Amino acid sequence: MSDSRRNSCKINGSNNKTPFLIGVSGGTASGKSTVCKRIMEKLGQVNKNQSERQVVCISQDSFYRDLTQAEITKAEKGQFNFDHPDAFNEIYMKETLLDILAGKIVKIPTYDYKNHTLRKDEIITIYPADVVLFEGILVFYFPEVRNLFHMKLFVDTDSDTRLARRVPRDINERGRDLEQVLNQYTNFVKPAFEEFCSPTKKFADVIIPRGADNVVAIDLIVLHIMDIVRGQNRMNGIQVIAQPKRIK
Ligand SMILES: Nc1ncnc2c1ncn2[C@@H]1O[C@H](COP(=O)(O)OP(=O)(O)O)[C@@H](O)[C@H]1O
Ligand SMILES: O=c1ccn([C@@H]2O[C@H](COP(=O)(O)O)[C@@H](O)[C@H]2O)c(=O)[nH]1
Repeated sequence: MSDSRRNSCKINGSNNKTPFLIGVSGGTASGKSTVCKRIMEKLGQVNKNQSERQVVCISQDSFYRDLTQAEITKAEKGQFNFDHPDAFNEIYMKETLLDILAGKIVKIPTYDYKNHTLRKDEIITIYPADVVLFEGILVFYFPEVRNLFHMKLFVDTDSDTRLARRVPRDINERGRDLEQVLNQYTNFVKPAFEEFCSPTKKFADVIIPRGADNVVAIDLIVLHIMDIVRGQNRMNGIQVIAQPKRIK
């Protein structure tokens, strides 16, 4: 995106903030959410409520499309492909990001992994912010979405580690059993990662090996975000909590 578009103000008369939009991709359980959390922590955002945050994080999972009853039945048996681009509502995703870039307040449903549905009764309100992180397995797949990001990060964690994290997470937090998790992983998650997610690594500006364990990479990214936001003269309360150690 050009600087003139990023700096443009008062689109639709809503707000003069055009946030710095960061895409964070990587395979399932690579640590995308954890990396975003670390970035927010280092930018001093965790103890603020949603309306006061200068840095906000949105999950691509909020943009899964509604399933038909037949598709829900398949999903309950681990037979629906949630890792294919067709599982997402690309238009809603793009329009929401454009609204965010225009400084509008947007309302986004949370995703219910147990029932494979969007929770329209549990809506997150995203207020205009300085920095918006958008994380998900296919955030760089759709060209019209990809081209909206000012910075693109790819969390590159080895596939054995990702599977070892996904199995307990899906069983403990997403209401699955072991057989279902392994079948879904073998039939859909792994092949779709290779076909749709992994090839988008080439679009990343920064590749983060080992995810949230890579403190050096996260600190450098945080400093870069600070530089950019400071350059825009829109530092409304962001301060770096942890500075990287200096090399002597
Ligand atoms: N560096 C790490 N070390 C150990 N566990 C981690 C690490 N990063 C993430 N996890 C765990 O792995 C699981 C998936 O991480 P998460 O950040 O949610 O990945 P993603 O958002 O890419 O799916 C979570 O249970 C999380 O607590
Ligand atoms: O109903 C659903 C929706 C999604 N999934 C799986 O979630 C991951 C994406 O989330 P990560 O946090 O990046 O792991 C994707 O691989 C889907 O397979 C699901 O199992 N059920």
